Amino acid sequence: MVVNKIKRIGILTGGGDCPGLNPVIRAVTRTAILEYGWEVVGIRNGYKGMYNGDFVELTLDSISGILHEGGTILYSSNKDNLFDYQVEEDGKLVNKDVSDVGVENIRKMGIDVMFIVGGDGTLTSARDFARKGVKVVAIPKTIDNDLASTDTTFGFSTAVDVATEALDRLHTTASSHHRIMVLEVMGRYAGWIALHSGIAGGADVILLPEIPYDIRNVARTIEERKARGKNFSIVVVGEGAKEIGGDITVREIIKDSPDPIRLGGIGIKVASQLEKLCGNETRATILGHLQRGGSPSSSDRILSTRYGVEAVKLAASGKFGNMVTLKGDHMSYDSLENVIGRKSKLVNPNGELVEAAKSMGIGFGDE
Ligand SMILES: Nc1ncnc2c1ncn2[C@@H]1O[C@H](COP(=O)(O)OP(=O)(O)OP(=O)(O)O)[C@@H](O)[C@H]1O
Ligand SMILES: O=P(O)(O)OC[C@H]1O[C@](O)(CO)[C@@H](O)[C@@H]1O
Ligand SMILES: [Mg+2]
Repeated sequence: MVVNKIKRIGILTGGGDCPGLNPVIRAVTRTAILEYGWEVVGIRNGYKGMYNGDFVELTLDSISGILHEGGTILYSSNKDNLFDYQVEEDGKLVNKDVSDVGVENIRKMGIDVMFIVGGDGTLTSARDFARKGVKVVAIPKTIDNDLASTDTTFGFSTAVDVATEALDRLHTTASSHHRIMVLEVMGRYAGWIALHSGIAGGADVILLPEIPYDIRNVARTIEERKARGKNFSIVVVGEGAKEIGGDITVREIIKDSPDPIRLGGIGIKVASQLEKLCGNETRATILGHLQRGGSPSSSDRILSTRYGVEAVKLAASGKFGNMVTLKGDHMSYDSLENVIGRKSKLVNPNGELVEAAKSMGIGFGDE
């Protein structure tokens, strides 16, 4: 019944891009057209395009060949919050709620349901549009894997693969020069990428935002390796890691971003401390946006396809105001109110994966 009421859907991607966005756009578009006969409109540049009316018709032809492509054909933005948007009034820049303009633009385009793909920020706006009566279905994305309500977000597996390959490469050069190599990875306040890549890449020490460290403990782990004849070490640092009693390392503040703090620099700090304490030459590598660019892994292509198909089915059954989720191996959904109301999903310092790593002799700098 509900299905018949939907003729046209819109889709936008918001926040930092991540591998898997194009497969999601493809899955939503194909399922909407092939299974339900709906028309699909892409909204470009996240919420900015909703405000400017930057729309593009998506067809089977126009989304062909994007499954393996990184980035998003619809572009993205981590600014442009329409509920607090900078506009010029009487020659002055002022912040205003212009969300009604966005709602009116999608109404004029005949869009019945909005598919919104993003992280916590994008989905906060998605919830706010749902509160205004827009029919919304949300799809979670972030390499950080920190969104509550869902087990895994797409983009995460690719980021872990990239970080793991970086660790493999750092291993050989570390060994040749008897050096300590420090790799700083992304993740904001969550250590998922650091923990997973650290285990997959055979790191000797993993420093996570969730487990504050003492640099002397890190140095001791490295010295113990030396005593066993291993005169090189690999340390993975999540960008949000901090010393016991210390603060996160902020690289810059981006004033017009709703989430203005950009982390970075902790890897260099840890490397210089370890050089002094251990005496080995030490180098730091900041992996940065390499983790976000490029082709999605096969598992991310599958996950984003599942999310996209499920999101369309959710809309077809009239379940608006929800985000599709992965629970175990099952696709499900949770209300945007719940998702946004919850705290970020962080690594459990006493969880099975951290304990397993510790059993393998990996140091976390806490003991
Ligand atoms: N508190 C908020 N309320 C309403 N909308 C927001 C809020 N924070 C962010 N947004 C909107 O969401 C967009 C993206 O936000 P953000 O940069 O946090 O990315 P994200 O979707 O959380 O993804 P990620 O953090 O993984 O990059 C912003 O451009 C803005 O339009
Ligand atoms: O794209 P920007 O503004 O450099 O943001 C980088 C941040 O976004 C993320 O890539 C995704 O949230 C984080 O891992 C990182 O801290
Ligand atoms: Mg965010």
